[in-house]
Amino acid sequence: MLDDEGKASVFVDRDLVEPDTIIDEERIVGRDEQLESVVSFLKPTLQGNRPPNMLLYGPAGTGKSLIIGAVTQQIIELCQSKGERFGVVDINCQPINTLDQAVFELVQTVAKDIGVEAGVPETGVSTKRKYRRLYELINEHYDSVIFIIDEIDLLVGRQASEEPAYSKLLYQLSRASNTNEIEGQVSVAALTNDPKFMENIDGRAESSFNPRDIYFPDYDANQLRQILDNRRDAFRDDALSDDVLPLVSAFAAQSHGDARKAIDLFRGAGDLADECGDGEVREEHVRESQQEIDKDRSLKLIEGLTTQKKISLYATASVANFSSWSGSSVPSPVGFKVYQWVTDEIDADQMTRETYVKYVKELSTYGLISTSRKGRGRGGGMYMEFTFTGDPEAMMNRIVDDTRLGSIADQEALLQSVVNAQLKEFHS
Ligand SMILES: Nc1ncnc2c1ncn2[C@@H]1O[C@H](COP(=O)(O)OP(=O)(O)OP(=O)(O)O)[C@@H](O)[C@H]1O
Repeated sequence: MLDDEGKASVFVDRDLVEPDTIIDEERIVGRDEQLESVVSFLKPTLQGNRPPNMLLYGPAGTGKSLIIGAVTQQIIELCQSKGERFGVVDINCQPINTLDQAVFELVQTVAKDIGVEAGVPETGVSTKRKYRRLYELINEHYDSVIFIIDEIDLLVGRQASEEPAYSKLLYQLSRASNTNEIEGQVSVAALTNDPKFMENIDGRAESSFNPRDIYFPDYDANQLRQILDNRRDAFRDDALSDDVLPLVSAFAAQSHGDARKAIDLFRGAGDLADECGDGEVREEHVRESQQEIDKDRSLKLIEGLTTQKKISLYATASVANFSSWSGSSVPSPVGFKVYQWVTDEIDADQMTRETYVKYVKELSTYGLISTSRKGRGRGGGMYMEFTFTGDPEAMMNRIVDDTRLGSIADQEALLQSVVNAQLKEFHS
């Protein structure tokens, strides 16, 4: 196996360590009980009966998608051999905000599976019409269907006061066969990390969804090691040095038994070995890859912050990034002045200095920065000093990607001079 430049890759089957690949049953570790439950719940489909709805819950990376995916795949094949059409309609709610978008996503997923046009536009028509199109496609092309709604708890909808969007969706889908909107058998499987998910469901949705629960616990270090061991044939026979597998499982066990993290790290270490043209995966590749993953995680956290927190972080990071003073620590009075300048420039609300400091201090709980209290000398009072643990420029770039701070990024030279003027004033 050669890469783009003709060098030998450490991988022979990289797909095996891709997170979304549905692996064969013999590679699945420690999930016998869950497999058995899902199989027994879905068996009625094969006899033309209605299977129950299901709630698969447990921490991230514990095999929920894998198990439901593996079983439904088998059912598709068994149905095909009998000339029946079993539809698996699988969506992930993470990027979806509203009920309307979720229904559109379901339409698109079905249309893609059967190879036709969605037949409704994304905007400009009612959610009801999208439901109608969904049912129409399903009735035309499938004899029975399962909806798999991953990360269901994230489908909250826009208005906090209303019934959550996930509750409405579960209500509609789980009663679609009772109301004859879908002619064949329908089952809904909701996947969530939240053990209290059912507590927030509306009463009528709860009674029509009424799921059978399947719990997915964390993996221990041995299971993680076995999961990786079962995929070592993703790599060339001689491409893994002995310490790699134990080290990857040890790192993953520290991340609360998440198999996805273990597999990501395994693949990441291999990619790094390939990038370096090393021909073998070694301990240093694992360690470096783990550092990259940690860095990515903190950047992801930033995406979830409110606009005001992003502006506070952006102003603070710009001081650390553009400072021509020795060290890159940020005195809070300077950070606040720059924050005021930025809010003026983009015409955003301006918080008080206390709120600004509170927001930035909060970021230390995510490990993005560290804080310490400093004195300004006799009679000068106290202030906070912020120090970044990661690269402040990478944080700035991540923030401008998705907020209106973009216009500030075009004025980098000006921002730089504001930062240094404020630092000069502070230090004088
Ligand atoms: N028991 C297992 N044996 C082998 N591989 C596993 C096992 N459990 C999970 N994996 C692998 O770990 C990765 C994550 O698993 P999966 O997506 O099923 O987790 P999940 O519980 O659905 O997570 P999330 O809640 O984050 O969606 C996948 O690549 C999957 O193949």
